Amino acid sequence: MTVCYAPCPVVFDLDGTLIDSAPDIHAAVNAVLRDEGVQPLTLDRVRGFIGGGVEVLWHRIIEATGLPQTRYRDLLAAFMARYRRSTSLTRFYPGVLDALNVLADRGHPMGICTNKPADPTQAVLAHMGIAEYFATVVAGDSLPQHKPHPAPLRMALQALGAAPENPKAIYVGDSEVDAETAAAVPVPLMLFTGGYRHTPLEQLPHHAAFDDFSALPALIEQMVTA
Ligand SMILES: O=C(O)COP(=O)(O)O
Ligand SMILES: [Mg+2]
Repeated sequence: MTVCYAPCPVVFDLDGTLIDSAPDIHAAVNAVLRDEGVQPLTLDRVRGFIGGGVEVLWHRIIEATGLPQTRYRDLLAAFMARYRRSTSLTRFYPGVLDALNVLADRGHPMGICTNKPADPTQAVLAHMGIAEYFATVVAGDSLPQHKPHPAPLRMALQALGAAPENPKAIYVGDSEVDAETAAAVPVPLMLFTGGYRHTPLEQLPHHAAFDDFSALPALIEQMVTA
């Protein structure tokens, strides 16, 4: 029996959603801190700072370490110099590759909307071998605004043909920033619960939640056919 699937644009967040990149970000942060003669931060601490992009990350690190505000630009530049090479500790969450293959086979156009800057985003997508799955990639520095501003996600959805003729579309993300962004667009959010979220699930607006990527294709088909 052949099943026909209505194509539905699906945009994914990256860090904490498709990939667990916190160990690489943590290592790059601590390499910069080491050069400053500052004690390393734990993985849990750095993971908790991810989600708002590199500027937010470094404002939080400066606050946590007591480094002077005046060092912000230099610290960010030192981090960025390492960030694009920070891919060796990054892993897929279980089932991600299978889910991407199922969705691609069903003809759903896919994209990325991340707060990670474009350079390390392209580097990690290539390293993980998944760049070809995504027809559009909107990164943290692709536009003047970044998430939770709705503009980057609107741009990604539009590039996949989501608006206005095809109102059905989905954003898949892991964090408070993703929930706020999806609500602002607005577009239904499928929330991956295994990422870098701090807030209890019931306090974050979402269309559906899942803890294993093997569940995602069926959730998407349910939404598309509803
Ligand atoms: O780099 C970050 O802070 C977050 O990246 P994300 O938007 O892919 O979660
Ligand atoms: Mg994320």
